[in-house]
Amino acid sequence: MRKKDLIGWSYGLPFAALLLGGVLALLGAQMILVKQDRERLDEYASGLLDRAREVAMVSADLLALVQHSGNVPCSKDDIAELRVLAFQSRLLRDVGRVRDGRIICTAGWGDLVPPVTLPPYRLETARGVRLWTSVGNIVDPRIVADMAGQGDVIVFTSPNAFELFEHPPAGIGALVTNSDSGYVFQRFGDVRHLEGGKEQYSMLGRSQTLYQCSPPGGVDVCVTAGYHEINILKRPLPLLAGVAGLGGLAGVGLGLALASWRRERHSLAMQLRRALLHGDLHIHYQPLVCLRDRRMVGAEALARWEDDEGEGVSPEDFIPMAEHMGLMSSLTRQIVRKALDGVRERLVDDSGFYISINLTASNIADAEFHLFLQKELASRGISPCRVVLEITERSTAKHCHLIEGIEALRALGYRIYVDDFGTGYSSLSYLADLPIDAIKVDKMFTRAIGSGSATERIVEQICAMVGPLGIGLVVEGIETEQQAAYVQAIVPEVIGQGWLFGHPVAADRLGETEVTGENTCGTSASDAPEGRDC
Ligand SMILES: Nc1nc2c(ncn2[C@@H]2O[C@@H]3COP(=O)(O)O[C@H]4[C@@H](O)[C@H](n5cnc6c(=O)[nH]c(N)nc65)O[C@@H]4COP(=O)(O)O[C@H]3[C@H]2O)c(=O)[nH]1
Repeated sequence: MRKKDLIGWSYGLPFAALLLGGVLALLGAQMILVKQDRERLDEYASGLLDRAREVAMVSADLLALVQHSGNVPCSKDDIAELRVLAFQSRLLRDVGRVRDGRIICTAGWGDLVPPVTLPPYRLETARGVRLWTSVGNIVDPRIVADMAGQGDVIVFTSPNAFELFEHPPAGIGALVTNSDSGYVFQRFGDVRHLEGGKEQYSMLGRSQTLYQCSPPGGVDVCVTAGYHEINILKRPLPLLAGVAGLGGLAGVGLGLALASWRRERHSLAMQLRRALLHGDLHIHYQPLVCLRDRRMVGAEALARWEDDEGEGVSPEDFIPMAEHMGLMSSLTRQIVRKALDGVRERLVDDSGFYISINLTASNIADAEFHLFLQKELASRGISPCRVVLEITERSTAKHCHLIEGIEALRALGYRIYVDDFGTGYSSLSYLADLPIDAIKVDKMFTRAIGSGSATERIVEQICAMVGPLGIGLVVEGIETEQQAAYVQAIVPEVIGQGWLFGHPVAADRLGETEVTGENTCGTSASDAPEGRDC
């Protein structure tokens, strides 16, 4: 991701998050509101259904009881019995006797003279119970009654039976019906929006309907109850502002956290960590050429890495970064494995071709790393004599700690070269102390060849020094024939590395730069230190 895009993200995201947070908070509040109202609706409807079932069951029981009482209808004993039963009932107000479609007596009114003519019933249930709803002018014009009759008995529902449900919570309406014909026994609140028997629910929905029936086999009652206006936007403005504001703030917080997470995720350091984890580093190989016969005697393994955008990052940048992040051990191990794999075939043939791998001072001093190297080489059948380990002069500043490591590695057959020679401050002193096999002259000196400068004279001195010290010489950064001829004139068996012989390339392109012939240079696999088994 480009820097500009990241900045866009960093600033744009919190603003978007502010808006989104506000909207989401309102949506969340609407969902909470719907859920709360749904719970309230459920509670109301369940209570109402229980009460309707109770009324129906009590009525059915009383109708059966009176029919089988054995009393002579409206006799003194019968009316006394009816009074006791009516008195004991919480949900029924009166019970009476019917003959020829007329009420002839009730517990409350005694003998009715003349008898009260019943209007046609509204519904007859499967069990033969006849039902009347809201019948006016029964005995007295002020009375409106719900009644149920069976045989010659009739019961009057108490006007208080549904008292608790007469004033439902604001917005709720309910119908008590039977299940098949939708016959309405009772109505509560505003029922205009209720379509009998249709359940309707959604998390954000503005109207909700709930439909519940009594279990099959018993009395047949159902309740349809619903809300028709659940809308957060109709709540008081300060509440809305508070909810949206809090949501917006939470959104901004989240947005900032996300932006910083993205920045972090896209930072080069994070990308490098991920690349190491996924094994995304790869190797390019640069030919090491014997200047005398221009034969490629080996190659230096150079780490390559492309960031998330596919742009190559220089090892001069990511190697110090990995060092700083404490990742060098895992980076070097990954490089070693890949470097060996890439040119394994050349390393096991009998050409003497060697691979030169860059290490850190801590790798050299680490006995576990030595074991790792041994294991990796053994598993590929590669001899340590075919591996050169380069340490930079800068890292050799702590050379007192390195001597042991270098000696151990050399004893195993590896050759140790000092890289970037001449760029550090202690070059000459450690040259005497460290048991190394060769030095690699840094390209800044090579560049000075032909300039007649003081630096050019230093190159001459460095080249002249290796003979008496008995160590090999590799010269980096050779770009011209003039530079090649200059160093070869001083050290005939010098090894050269540079664009003149080939750029660093992938393993499969390394052969393109190869020059065949006898190796007539000193620093080759066959030139291992004395006493070593190569
Ligand atoms: N101008 C010029 N440059 C040339 C020429 N020939 C080669 N070079 C460049 O010089 C560098 C030589 O590698 P180095 O001295 O080991 O210097 C290396 C080495 O110190 C470090 N490095 C690279 N790979 C690794 C690795 O796997 N591990 C460690 N620890 N360091 C590595 O990064 C440094 C830079 O590597 P690169 O960017 O690949 O740069 C390479 C190479 O591409 C030339 O003719 N002219």
